[in-house]
Amino acid sequence: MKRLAILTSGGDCSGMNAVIRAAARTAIANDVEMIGYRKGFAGLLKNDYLELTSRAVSGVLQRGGTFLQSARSQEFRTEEGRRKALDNLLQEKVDGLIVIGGDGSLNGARALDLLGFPVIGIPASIDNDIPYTDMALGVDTALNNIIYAVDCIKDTASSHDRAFIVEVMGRNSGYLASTSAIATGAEFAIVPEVEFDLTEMCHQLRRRYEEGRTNALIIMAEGAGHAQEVADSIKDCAGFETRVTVLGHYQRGGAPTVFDRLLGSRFGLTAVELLLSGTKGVMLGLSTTTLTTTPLEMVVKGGQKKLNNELVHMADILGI
Ligand SMILES: Nc1ncnc2c1ncn2[C@@H]1O[C@H](COP(=O)(O)OP(=O)(O)O)[C@@H](O)[C@H]1O
Ligand SMILES: O=P(O)(O)OC[C@H]1O[C@](O)(COP(=O)(O)O)[C@@H](O)[C@@H]1O
Ligand SMILES: [Mg+2]
Repeated sequence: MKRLAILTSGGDCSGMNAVIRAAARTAIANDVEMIGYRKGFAGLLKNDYLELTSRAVSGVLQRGGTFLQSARSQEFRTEEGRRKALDNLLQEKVDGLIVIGGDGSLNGARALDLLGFPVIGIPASIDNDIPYTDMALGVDTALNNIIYAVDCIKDTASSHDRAFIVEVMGRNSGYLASTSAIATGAEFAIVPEVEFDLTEMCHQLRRRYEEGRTNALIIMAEGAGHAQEVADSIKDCAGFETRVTVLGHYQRGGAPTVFDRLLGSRFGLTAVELLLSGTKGVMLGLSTTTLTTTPLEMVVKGGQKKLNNELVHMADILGI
């Protein structure tokens, strides 16, 4: 192999730059050229790329987001688009591609794999909903961002008789909401995977209020409903004054944590070594402390990773 390529696709997350940097430097160490497509599959379709020299990837490790930028491409979802992408790769004499992204991007990687092109996928999504990896890239940084914000909110909550509803990301996934609820000592976590009873929650809040507890913290995943509606119901039935804070895209940015810098570097280095050794069509993953490979075919058929039972059990025991 003489020339490899890398791209970041779908929702960005912290740690993507660490992957790009480690992959480029591993390629260079093996006398292989590395190029980076801008804006994911959209850049691949436009043949928009830059040479990733050692210098081009210096100073990016500590930066959140992705310096190659990310995008969502409708054209790549079409068969014609994917053929064009393959033609561009072959025309530029690219021998292998690393795709960093969420569930959608890994489906895109699998589509190129089905066309016979050597691809390695790297799971990157703050939602931590990608199967066959304990942790996706960016999750740890997002969780740290959330607990920092929630700790600040708890300070002001404790100065008033208020219930705070903090909405965190997760269109279909309650991982961030349930994990951050445990880590911040919240009263409730509302997640898309588990049905919740608003009336029962209001009763419990009212009871706690009467017992002398003057504030409450509820963490809600964005996909589990409307935070303002929950706040209005609490105000009406539990009598608490309520405030809503939507953390939004703040959660996805910022300097990656040590965990994400190391995981990203390991993913980047290993992806290149795998391609150079002839492995293709797999997604890298993390199982406890060990890197694993799973065929992309299994990953895309695996569906959304389920919420960990231990996490749900712990939330129950701790009164969340
Ligand atoms: N089933 C699919 N087949 C081919 N390409 C796909 C498929 N699903 C997603 N993609 C490509 O991956 C891009 C990113 O996917 P998306 O779901 O938006 O983000 P994420 O990777 O963060 O989940 C899409 O814009 C599209 O170009
Ligand atoms: O960047 P956008 O389009 O606002 O996407 C927001 C979504 O992206 C995420 O941060 C990550 O989801 P994906 O990994 O599927 O991209 C979700 O939690 C959130 O709902
Ligand atoms: Mg997705």
